[in-house]
Formats: sequence, structure tokens, C-alpha cells
Amino acid sequence: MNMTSNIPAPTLPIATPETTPASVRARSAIELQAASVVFGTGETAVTALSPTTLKMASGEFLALVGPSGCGKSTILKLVSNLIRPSAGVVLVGGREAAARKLRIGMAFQNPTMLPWLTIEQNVMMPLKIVEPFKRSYRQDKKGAFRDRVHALLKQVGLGDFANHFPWQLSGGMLQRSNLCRALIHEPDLLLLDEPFGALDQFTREELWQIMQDLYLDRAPTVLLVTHDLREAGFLASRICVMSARPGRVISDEPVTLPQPRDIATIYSPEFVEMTQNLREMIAQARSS
Ligand SMILES: Nc1ncnc2c1ncn2[C@@H]1O[C@H](COP(=O)(O)OP(=O)(O)OP(=O)(O)O)[C@@H](O)[C@H]1O
Repeated sequence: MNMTSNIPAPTLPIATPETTPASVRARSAIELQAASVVFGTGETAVTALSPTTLKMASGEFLALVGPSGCGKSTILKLVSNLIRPSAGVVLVGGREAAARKLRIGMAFQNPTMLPWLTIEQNVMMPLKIVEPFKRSYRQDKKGAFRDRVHALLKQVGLGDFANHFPWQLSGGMLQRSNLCRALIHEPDLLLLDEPFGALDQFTREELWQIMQDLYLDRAPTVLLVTHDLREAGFLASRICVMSARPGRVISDEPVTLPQPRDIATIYSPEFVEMTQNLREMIAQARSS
């Protein structure tokens, strides 16, 4: 399913994967060098992440899987610079604490739409607050921004819901809006923490396809945390498995299936074998 043909030509001088210089794209390469995280001190200290080494190239789609509490979300927080490592180094684009210089999009399990704003206004929010869009927004370019929001909403099948309020949408529709809000400002780096976790299987599969289209269209660097091994296999170009808390990466393998993938792929013997292997690794990690 490729919906890119529905998008009107961009009306703003916004970077696309084709126009973004390699130097800019390289800024979103990620590297953890023996990075560890301890929350708290003394007797109440919790080691959330063992020294972890992980490298991601710009434009890569990496899925992190592992037992509950092993430190997956902690890695997202490190990469986004919400927290600093207790030891080791986290580099984004080759520099420490550099995430704030990047355009980052985030989507979590529970979409946090502002209930008093319409879907259009919610999705527009990053354009209001993130440079360079913020400057143009102030210069009354709202018409162009609105066109951009509508094009993206249309791409995910929400073209007719721009003026609805969040409470008028289903869970799946809210998750689509959530993805739109995470992508509207053309992020270099997309951090996804179980973004489809609360959805039924059919809606989830539909959103995997939408996510895949958006990724192939825009090529951001994506770090996806998920418990759903099929989701990891369907979307990612690489899967890292973590050990139980305090976690570290115990397996790091590419997903060799060609992209774009369709839903039938997840029933192929190759795919089933891959997810079974991942499942066994996680089951072992949980019990050890
Ligand atoms: N701010 C905090 N203060 C204290 N402990 C924390 C904090 N944040 C996370 N932890 C602990 O660190 C560990 C790792 O948490 P994290 O959220 O990274 O795990 P996770 O792998 O994402 O878990 P899940 O799959 O269940 O979402 C957990 O034991 C958690 O309780």
C-alpha cells in the first residue's frame, strides 16, 4: 500500500529525504558507547541499563525488544537527551547531548492530544513551536501549514476529520493523528515507544502499513520500542534484543526481508522463524 501519490506538492521549503544534505542526515546517527543508567542513589538506586553499546546509521529503522523493565524506554530517553547516562557516552550525529539540535518526533502508546484543540490544531502544534517552522508560522504562513497538515492527515486516511476534536475519534484514528503530529515537522529522528500497543490487531496492522509508507517516503532515523515481535519484524531493518533488567543488547540482527513488506509477509516461513527465534531469546532472557 503506497499512499504517497495522494500528497500534494509541498508548499513550503521543507527538507525531504531527496533535498536533505547528507551532512544534515548524518546528524541523526546514534551511538551509545557503554552507556549505563542508574536512577536514584544509595539503597533506593535502580540500575535501569547496564553498559550498552549500540550504533545506528542515519535513516535506519531499528526495533528494540526485550523483557518488561529491561531499559528500552530508558534508551529512548538517553537518545532524546531527556536523561544523561550515569556512565559511558551517548552520541547523536557524533556529538554528546546533540539531540536538541535535531528535529525529533515522538509517539507513545497513549496519544496525548490536547482535548480543547481540533485534530488539525493538534497536528499543527510542532510547526508552531519547532524551528524553522516557528518563524514562518509567526509570519502568517498558516495557510501553507494548514495545507501541509491536511495532506498528511489525508495520507493516513483522516482527511475528513481535521476539524474533529480528539474525543470524537476512535483509538486507531487517534494513533494515526499521533503519528501525523510526530511526523509533521519532518523529524530527522523518530522515537516510537509502543505507539500501536493499545490497538486491536487489524488496526495495528493497518498502522504498520501506514508507518512503513511514511518511513519509506521520508527516511528519518527511527528507534522503535515494542513488545510485538511481528511489529518489529514488519517495520524494522534491524532488531536488537535486550537482556532482563538491568538490560544490555544481547542480539543485534538485520531484517533481511525486502521492503516494502506487505501483511502477508508476517505469515511467511522465514518471518515466522525469525519471530520464533526472537521469542525464544526473550523467554530465555526473562528466565535468566
Ligand atoms: N525515573 C525513574 N526512577 C527510578 N526507576 C526508574 C525510572 N525510570 C525507569 N525506572 C526503572 O528502570 C527500569 C527500566 O525502565 P524502562 O522504562 O526503561 O523499561 P522498559 O524496558 O521500557 O519497560 P517496559 O517494556 O515495561 O515498558 C525499570 O525497572 C524501571 O522501573
